[in-house]
Amino acid sequence: MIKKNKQFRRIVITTGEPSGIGPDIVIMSAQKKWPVELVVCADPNLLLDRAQQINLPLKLRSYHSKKIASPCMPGELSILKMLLPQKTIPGQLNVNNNNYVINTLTRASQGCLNGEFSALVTGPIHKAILNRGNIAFSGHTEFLSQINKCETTVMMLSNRKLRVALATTHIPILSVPKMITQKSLCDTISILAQGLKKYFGVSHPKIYICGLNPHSGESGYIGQEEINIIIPALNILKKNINCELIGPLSADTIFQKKYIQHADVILAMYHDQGLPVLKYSGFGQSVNITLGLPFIRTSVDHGTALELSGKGTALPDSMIMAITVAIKMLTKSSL
Ligand SMILES: NC(=O)c1ccc[n+]([C@@H]2O[C@H](COP(=O)([O-])OP(=O)(O)OC[C@H]3O[C@@H](n4cnc5c(N)ncnc54)[C@H](O)[C@@H]3O)[C@@H](O)[C@H]2O)c1
Ligand SMILES: N[C@H](C(=O)O)[C@H](O)COP(=O)(O)O
Repeated sequence: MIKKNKQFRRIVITTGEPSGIGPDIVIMSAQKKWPVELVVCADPNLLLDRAQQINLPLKLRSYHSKKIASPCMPGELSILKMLLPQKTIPGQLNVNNNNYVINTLTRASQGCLNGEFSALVTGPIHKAILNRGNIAFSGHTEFLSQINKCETTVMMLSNRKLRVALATTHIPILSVPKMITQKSLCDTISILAQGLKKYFGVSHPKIYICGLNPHSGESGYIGQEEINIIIPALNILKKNINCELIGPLSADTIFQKKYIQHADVILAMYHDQGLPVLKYSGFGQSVNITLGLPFIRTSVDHGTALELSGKGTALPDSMIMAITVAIKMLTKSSL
């Protein structure tokens, strides 16, 4: 077991798909001073080449787990070396680099578990290229849950105006109704409430819950899931957890000011019920958080944007926010 450094923290960052904008936005985010050591698990040549392509200074210093953590200066990152099998061309996916992507994520996750790192921040991954190379991968959330043996985790995205969590994540729309059960909802809402208390200082979370069907099922005339699953799950939870649960409310009207201003989070039943609203209210200014893992994990709110890679035009705001929120979460959780 590696001793946790009490003075400065180390955050591990994965840059995700090497031909995407992940490396660019990490290098851009490193141009400012951070109160923690940022350790990037990546190929050093990928980062140095990309820094040159986007015309930014970058100095890499070797990461040593036994050295005392110290904050990186602007333009500097610590590097936990992983080698790419093939040189990356910005914007060009290469199935031969898939294992590299998975290995960086696995190594970073292990480092969080064993106490080397205080949090994991991830850059965007391209799900299709991994699957094309026969790696079943539907998202970081599912992958990290699986390798850390977590039965339930919760995806929550947050920006200055809104927090949205999801009852189901990356599954086909056809599978959504059968994946929402009383147990899955009870587990999801319990993790959500615990996460808000532990990391965000919300002592009595107010959680607004969407219905699944149009008009929340219209008293059972447009779908039965509200009556058979969502309402009974909320009734069980109301007796057992210390938080306020409001719903199910129609998803088409739940995102209005009078609810949002009181809600600590809105729970959507599926990906595209909640995330379009969240991203409309602040795409590029939001952070993706996984609750329920044995460590803090944050990420960007956007994808690989292959067409912007290596050009210097990708915006780093969401990556900066992901690092900032990880630091805030670890400060709160250790209070
Ligand atoms: N955190 C993640 O790992 C993550 C998140 C979302 C999507 N993805 C994956 O990324 C891949 C591409 O997805 P997509 O095309 O739907 O979404 P995308 O976010 O990559 O791109 C959508 C649009 O937003 C723009 N954009 C995205 N990030 C930007 C940034 N930082 N600065 C400026 N403009 C930006 C793009 O140019 C494009 O017009 C998919 O494989 C998807 O699954 C990964
Ligand atoms: N659902 C996320 C989004 O739309 O931003 C994204 O696909 C990333 O999810 P993971 O963190 O599970 O990779």
